[in-house]
Amino acid sequence: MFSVKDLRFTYPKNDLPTIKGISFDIQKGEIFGFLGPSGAGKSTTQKILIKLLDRYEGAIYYDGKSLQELDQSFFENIGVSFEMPIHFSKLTAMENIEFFKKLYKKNIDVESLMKKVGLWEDRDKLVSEYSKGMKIRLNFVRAMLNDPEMLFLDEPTNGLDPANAMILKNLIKTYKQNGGTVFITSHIMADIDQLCDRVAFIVNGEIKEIDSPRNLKIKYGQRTIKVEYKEQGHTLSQSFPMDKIGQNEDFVKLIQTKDIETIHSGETTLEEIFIQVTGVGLSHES
Ligand SMILES: Nc1ncnc2c1ncn2[C@@H]1O[C@H](COP(=O)(O)OP(=O)(O)OP(=O)(O)O)[C@@H](O)[C@H]1O
Repeated sequence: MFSVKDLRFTYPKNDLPTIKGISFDIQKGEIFGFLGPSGAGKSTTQKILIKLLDRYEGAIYYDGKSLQELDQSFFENIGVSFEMPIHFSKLTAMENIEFFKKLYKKNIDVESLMKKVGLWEDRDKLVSEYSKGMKIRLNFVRAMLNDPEMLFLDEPTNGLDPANAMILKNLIKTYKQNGGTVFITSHIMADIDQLCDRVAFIVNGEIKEIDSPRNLKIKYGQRTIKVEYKEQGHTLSQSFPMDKIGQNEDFVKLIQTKDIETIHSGETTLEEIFIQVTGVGLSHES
């Protein structure tokens, strides 16, 4: 869907580049996560991909065509949801939707989506009366209005309660199952883990890793097996190397003779990988 080759970008007023030669592909039908610490260049890259910023160096192809040569029809094909929802607060949710719908040739079934995100009952309320979570959900509906073939989502679940975050994640998964492609940024690693087929880690304008969450967990995890067992009323644990585990006599003896409570492989989390790859802890802003 997207092919980005050696992308470089410097903001006009800056001396140093913000994006320093990054390359990646986004396959049609995949959910691609773009992760990195604050200021790494995620939003800048996203703005370039949605043609808000030009004057970049390198090459970007969308569906085989150079991004620079695409005309306004490109915007018919994409949906964008920025982190800070922008709506007309003196209009109702439905009036907002009617306004934005008119910008596109193609439209989705708004009633169905508004029901799915739990806003249908409140559709005639002024947006100024909406909670932060309601505005975020309305923002997602807006991004979907033109039935886009590709979605750009910036922190889509930030500020949502767990139930609404789950609804949104399920909608994103359904969108993918129906053939949609997603570029997503988030600081919530559990959401990224649940949603993304592949993730890229960007640090200081450079990509440090690109792979599936599963492969990254194998790469960065320890190849160990940890066994917890009960002995004389206490829980004890022992770790073994995963390689040739079946031939490890100590391991075999332990599981044959002890009262086993848990057995876990030494898998790491995406959060730990983020810290390891970027060298920066995750900030959990609101
Ligand atoms: N309009 C601008 N003019 C000059 N520099 C900018 C501009 N916008 C962003 N930058 C700089 O570019 C760098 C990357 O910013 P960007 O917003 O892409 O980071 P980010 O990874 O999206 O961060 P966050 O997670 O905080 O949203 C930062 O150093 C930022 O200060």
